[in-house]
Amino acid sequence: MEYVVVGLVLLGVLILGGVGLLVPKLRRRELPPPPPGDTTLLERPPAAEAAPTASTAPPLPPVEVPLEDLPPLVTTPELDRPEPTAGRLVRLRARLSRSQNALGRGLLAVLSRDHLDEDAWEEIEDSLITADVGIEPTRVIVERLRERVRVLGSRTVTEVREQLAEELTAALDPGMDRTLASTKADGPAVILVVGVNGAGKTTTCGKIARVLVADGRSVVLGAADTFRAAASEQLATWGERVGAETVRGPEGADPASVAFDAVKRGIDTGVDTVLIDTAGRLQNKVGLMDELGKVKRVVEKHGPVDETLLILDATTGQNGLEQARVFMEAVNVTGVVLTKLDGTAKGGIVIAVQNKLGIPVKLVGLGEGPDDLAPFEPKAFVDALLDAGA
Ligand SMILES: Nc1nc2c(ncn2[C@@H]2O[C@H](COP(=O)(O)OP(=O)(O)OP(=O)(O)O)[C@@H](O)[C@H]2O)c(=O)[nH]1
Repeated sequence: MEYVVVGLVLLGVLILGGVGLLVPKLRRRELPPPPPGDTTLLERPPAAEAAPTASTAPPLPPVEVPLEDLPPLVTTPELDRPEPTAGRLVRLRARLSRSQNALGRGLLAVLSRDHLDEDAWEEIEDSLITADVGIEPTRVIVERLRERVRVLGSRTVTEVREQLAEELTAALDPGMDRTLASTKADGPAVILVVGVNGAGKTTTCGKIARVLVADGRSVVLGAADTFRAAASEQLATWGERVGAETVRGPEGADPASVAFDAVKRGIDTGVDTVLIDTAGRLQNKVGLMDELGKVKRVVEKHGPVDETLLILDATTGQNGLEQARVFMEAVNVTGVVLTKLDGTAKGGIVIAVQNKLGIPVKLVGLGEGPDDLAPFEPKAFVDALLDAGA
């Protein structure tokens, strides 16, 4: 009996020992593989040559490091390097065609018909009006296209599509000067940014600062939207990322005085451009006009404003045109920035804006990313507009 008990105890010990040996193996196998690109395992020295650990290594003698060789206690944050601006519209084209392809596909379907009869021309007209091209520009575009198709006897989809693209591009007046007045010989160029709240003014100011920095300009930002406390904070953050100083005033400060100080700072520091963000309350048209007029007058004590950019939200469609008029009465708008074109299937608004206001669209916003603002190029834009999204 004693033998049996001893035998059982030994058997138990053997089983437990076996499990003990097995479990670590199983656990090791359960370890997840290293993430791709993780080379730490490869870099680890083989066991035999492993570096001595703190507990086994002899104490190292103290090393004297000259003070100037030590890293600075306060490190300057690394600045963003904004994307180059050349060809941005082409790079962002997918954003545009994604939202426009309803127009592209619709037109392609009509143009593919064997014969462009009266109904077909009406459908083309409807497609353009639905895309917010505007009634008058659509009428002119379709009339000219019909004439060309008749005279040239165009037959294939490709031919007619190309001619339509040419007409749409012509409606965007490709000869217009779309350069930003961002430098001048005697001191910084001053750019005033205006528009209703929510149109994307502050964001666009930040993006424009990046466009300018990408093109080698130095910038001071003026946070003259003192109405919304977070706006100046937001602008300063955009500035910090590209090393542009932001001049701010206390909440509720006189916007004109902040704008004045910003231009003064720009002159004192010798930057190329001063970019001024303003508030845009449209609830009170007279108040807004007075305020913007005053900002402009006060800034002009330093010299003329070189560019006044109106920020319009493309998703507001034809309503945006009404807003635009109010601003045009208050200040001399010299260029339009159409934001949120990535969020609308009505990209034709660009044509309507230029046609109605007679002011060039200079930049277009195609997303919320910091570099999603592109210099506007009529031909590349029309190509994207007509992209069938294939
Ligand atoms: N999708 C998209 N969103 C944009 C674009 N431009 C701006 N936005 C967004 O629009 C919103 C409003 O932008 P803001 O810059 O705060 O607008 P604002 O005109 O300065 O507004 P106020 O300071 O209140 O006057 C933000 O969420 C932006 O990210 C764009 O091109 N595309």
